[in-house]
Amino acid sequence: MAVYTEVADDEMAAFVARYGIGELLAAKGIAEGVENSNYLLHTKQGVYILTLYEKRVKAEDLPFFVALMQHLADRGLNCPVPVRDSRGEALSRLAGRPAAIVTFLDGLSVKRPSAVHCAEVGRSLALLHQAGEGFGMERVNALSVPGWRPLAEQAGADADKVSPGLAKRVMAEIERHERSWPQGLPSGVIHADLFPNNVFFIGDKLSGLIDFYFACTDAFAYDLAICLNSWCFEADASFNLTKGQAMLAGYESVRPLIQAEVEALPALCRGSALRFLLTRLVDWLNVPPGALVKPHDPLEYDRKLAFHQRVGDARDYGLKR
Ligand SMILES: Nc1ncnc2c1ncn2[C@@H]1O[C@H](COP(=O)(O)OP(=O)(O)O)[C@@H](O)[C@H]1O
Ligand SMILES: N[C@@H](CCOP(=O)(O)O)C(=O)O
Repeated sequence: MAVYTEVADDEMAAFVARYGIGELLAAKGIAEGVENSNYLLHTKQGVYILTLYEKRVKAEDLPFFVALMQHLADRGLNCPVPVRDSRGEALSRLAGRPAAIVTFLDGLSVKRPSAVHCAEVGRSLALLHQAGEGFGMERVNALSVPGWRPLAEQAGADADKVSPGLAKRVMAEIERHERSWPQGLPSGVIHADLFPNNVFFIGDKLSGLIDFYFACTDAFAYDLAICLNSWCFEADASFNLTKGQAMLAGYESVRPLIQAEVEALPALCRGSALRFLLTRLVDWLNVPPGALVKPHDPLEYDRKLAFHQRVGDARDYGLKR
């Protein structure tokens, strides 16, 4: 359960009262998530999500996230919309943390995605990339190549306690990407964390996208690589080509990839596996005492990385050209 910051009942009620969303009836810590503290709010007017932003979210980035959700929602994407308080502000502070209330989205995330789900995600990812056009703000991806070495250094030799030889394996990967990371690809707003837990479905139809707190300005194909990693592998770390095909076809039904993106896909998949291996590794080694959180397994991404190391070209992910 990801609740790092507890909020006293009277403090919570006074906070919610400023938003004109009706009297607070109940506030429950949410069991999912690892990054921020999330509460489900029931008020006399409806259901909302309260987020208290924790360690990895920098306060100066919050205006970007809030404006982005509003921009995407205004363009028809079903994502949370920030609720404004009586002064018109979406961002505030609660229990010593930056905080915001956003609208609640209906739908369920899938634990075992099918090829149909993968196709839906591919299509929605491309729609998100298109909807981001014209967004006036930029945010550098803090978790792209320059951010990886500091994470590896933070883990240090303790990485080998998680898996023998991991520290050396990780450093070799970082050096490879520092030398030859794909440049000049089509870029814009990317979600950068569109894992199954951040996508809602009603039946087989994708109904909404949440958790824009890693969103940034980066290569669209890198976002696709993140999704191939998080949606198209089986529990035994084998890549499911049918799911890969479905995701890529779904994406290209909206936004066809250019040749440079096709050629870059293996490096982007390999790099994005490393990125999640690194953040998971650091989190695994640094669970805050008393925090109600279950850290994700870093070795899941070590196994995915091993697959990418054997890949020849984008056809190995299911691209049919
Ligand atoms: N706008 C929303 N509508 C419905 N449920 C939400 C919304 N935002 C978050 N949640 C719920 O809270 C959980 C954690 O949210 P998430 O943003 O993924 O947390 P974190 O960024 O801390 O990992 C989600 O899995 C979902 O169940
Ligand atoms: N998706 C990341 C962790 C971030 O968690 P989220 O709940 O904010 O999506 C991972 O799986 O490592």
